Order: sequence, then structure tokens, then C-alpha cells
Amino acid sequence: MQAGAGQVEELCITGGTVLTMDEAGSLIPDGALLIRQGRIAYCGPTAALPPAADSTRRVLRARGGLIMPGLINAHTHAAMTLMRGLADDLPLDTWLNEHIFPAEKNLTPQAVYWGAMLGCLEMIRSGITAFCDMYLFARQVARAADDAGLRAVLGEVLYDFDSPSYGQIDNGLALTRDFIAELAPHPRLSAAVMPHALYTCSRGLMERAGALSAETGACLDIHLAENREETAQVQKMWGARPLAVLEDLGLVNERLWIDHGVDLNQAEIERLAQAGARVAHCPESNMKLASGVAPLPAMLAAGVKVGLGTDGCASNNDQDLFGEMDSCAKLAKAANLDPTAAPAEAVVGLCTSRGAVAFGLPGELGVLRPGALADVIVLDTDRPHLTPMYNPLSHLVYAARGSDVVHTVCHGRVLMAEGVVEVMDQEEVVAKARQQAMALTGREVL
Ligand SMILES: CSC[C@H]1O[C@@H](n2cnc3c(O)ncnc32)[C@H](O)[C@@H]1O
Ligand SMILES: [Zn+2]
Repeated sequence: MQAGAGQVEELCITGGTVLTMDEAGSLIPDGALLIRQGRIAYCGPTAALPPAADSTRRVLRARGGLIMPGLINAHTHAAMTLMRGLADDLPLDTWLNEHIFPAEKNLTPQAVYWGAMLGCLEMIRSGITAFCDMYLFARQVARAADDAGLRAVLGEVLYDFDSPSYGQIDNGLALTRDFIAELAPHPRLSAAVMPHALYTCSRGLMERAGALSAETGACLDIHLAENREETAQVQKMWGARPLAVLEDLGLVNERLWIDHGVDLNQAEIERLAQAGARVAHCPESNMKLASGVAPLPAMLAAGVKVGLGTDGCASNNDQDLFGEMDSCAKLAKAANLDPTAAPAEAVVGLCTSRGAVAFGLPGELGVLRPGALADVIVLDTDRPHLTPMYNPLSHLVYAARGSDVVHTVCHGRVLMAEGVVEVMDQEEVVAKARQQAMALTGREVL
């Protein structure tokens, strides 16, 4: 990181309770962080903070709030902010085939860029510092994530019908290959191979996608086992359950990243754990599309690498992982008739330390300790709905909101301080996104 316009050599966050999310669950009262070159250099009591090396140190004050790892969003489509509230209260196939796919035929690079900027703005404001995104015109999502200063794994969606982005699938695979190479040197962004789903991709496409993932070492991210209807459709088209199809294709390995994973049986859960595959759990999207309840307690017990995802704004309808954590914990309890299912500590882990394992940066992300990547947020806990605070983990899941985040830092760069986003012009992003939404859907918005 260079000193210069808006950037500093050293960043300190002082005077808050540090929730480290390390294995011991350490809390540091009146703690501080010192950040240099995108990483944490010191994590300990404010009183023992090393003195400034030079005059370019910037200080963010936590004022008794909570200093914690930035949240990791394991599955989203950031540009789908443009379709927030466009088609609600519908089942997945009707929602997708009759509303979302037709709207996406009109997508342009500009629409995706401004939609993704709006998604990034929403994520910064609610404490998300890393996300995994599948969409069309993925280079525009990369441009937005880069402009926003966020960390991301990105991919161009691949399917067998013509894409408004790349046309025919040969171009989509070539684009993915180039995209992986282009992003490889980037400190915060990387690319993955992203076939949409088994009901939109042929065997030939899946084989080529798998070969590209094996050749490059990039993850293969796919919507899988989202509901029982999908399983029935895949059984009809492919002659086997979704995970068995991937097994037959040789794709069940540590690079596999499945989104939703609702209709999984115990044997499939154990296979995912044994293979080291990742699952993005998206409880709010699964509830809204009535897809069902993913077997979260069984996945956690089996040791599957699970992260928490918001999914896109057309099926959620926001990018707030605090709300998602609340839904995640309560849904698991209600569905299993067990109040101990998905306890607060485990659910915060899904967005931090455990989420980092799914994200592919175990121990580097989702934890505050010297040497870790400096993705950090601060919550103002001096608010009526967060008073009193016996246990920060409880508040994060059951009481806090994205709007309680006051400072957001990613890779050592301040993205938001005192509630003011510093990396983009918020009014411009909102206005441009509104214009693009109207152009995309042909509908007036309020
Ligand atoms: C997002 S790029 C690929 C494609 O996926 C569509 N999509 C968004 N959410 C879901 C979901 O929950 N299941 C299946 N497909 C989904 C999106 O609109 C894009 O067309
Ligand atoms: Zn999705």
C-alpha cells in the first residue's frame, strides 16, 4: 500500500472489544489493531499499541464498540441489486424462467457494473469485505469489486444457451480461462469456473468446465441441489441425483463449491466432507423461494466447509449477512425442533473463520491475529437495540443489523469510516443503478 491520496502507511483501530474469532474464542477488552501493507501487524490491548513508525498513521476509533473480522459472503450475484423486488413470492422455476432469465437477456456491461457497484456499496455498509459472485459480464463485476476495494472470487456464468455477455459457450469457456489468468496477480480478486446448474448445462459443457478447473486449479462453483424439484429434473435429464452426477464427472473434490445444497442426504453430506468440497448455505433465499431447509447441523457435524451466502437481491432481497445469520440460526432451530441447533458462535463462524475455509483462505481471513489479512469491521454497540451486551456473539446473530457497522476496512484500506463510504460516490451509484434498473426492465421505479 502506498502513502498518498486517501492511503496511509499505517492504520490503527483503537479502543474496542476485539472479537478475534481465533480457535480459543479470545476477546480483547479495550483492544486495538495495527495494520501495515494489508495485514495485521499487532492485535492486543490499546495500551500496548506500538508507537507510530512515521506521521502517516491513520486512526479509526472504535469508541467501545466491537472490532471483528469483515464478513464473508459465500454466494451472491451482486449486480442483481437491479432486480430487487422485481419478482417476489414465486417458486424457483417460475421466478427464474419467467422473470429473471427474460430480464437478463437485456443485460449490458453498464447495467452489470452499476448493479454490482450498488451491491458492493450495500456490502461495505453492512460489513461484508469478501464475496463470491457468479454473473454475466463478470469482468464488470471485477471492475466494481476493484473500484469498491473489496475481496472477491468471481466467475462468468456458463450455460448452454446464448449469453448476452459472450454469445456461444466456446467463448464463455475461453473468457473464463483468460479471466482466471488475468486476475491471478491481483491481491484481492480471483476467478473460478462457474457453470450455472445441472439443468442448464450439458454433459459436454460440464466436462469442459471440470477440465478447466483441474488445469488451472480454480474452483468450480455451481448451483446444486437447490430443491427437490431440481433433483427430480436432474434425475430425469442425467439419470442420477445431482451430487452423483458430479461424482460421475469426477468433480467432487476440494475445488467444488456448491451453492444452496438443500436437497442433500446423509451419504452425500459425508462425501462432501470427505472430498473437502465447499457449500454456500443461503437460508433466506431458500426460504423465500420455498426451496426447503438445508441440512446445516448435519453438514457442520460432518465437517463440511460451509459458508453463509445472501444470494442475489432478487431472491433475498438484501446483502445483509447480519439478517442472514439471524435467519440461519432460527431456521435451523425451527426445522430441527432443537433450540441448540446452529448456536450463535457457530453461525458467526460461518461468516468469519469457518467461512474463510470455504473461501479458500483459512487462517488468513475471518480471524484477527498478527499476520492475517486486514479485513476488519467495527460495530457501534452503544445503541438501544444492542444494550445491554452480555455476549457479543449473541448480539451479532440475534440483535445486530448491517447498519450498526461504522468502519469497514479491506486489505488494510479504509472503505467506510464513521458511516461514510470513502471509495465511491454513494449518490452517484444509487442514481446510476436506478437508471440502469429502469432501462433493464422497462419499468418505472419509485
Ligand atoms: C447468477 S449468474 C447465473 C444465473 O443464476 C441465476 N440465479 C440467481 N439466483 C439463482 C438461484 O437461486 N438458483 C438458480 N439460479 C439463480 C441468475 O439470475 C443468473 O441467470
Ligand atoms: Zn444464486
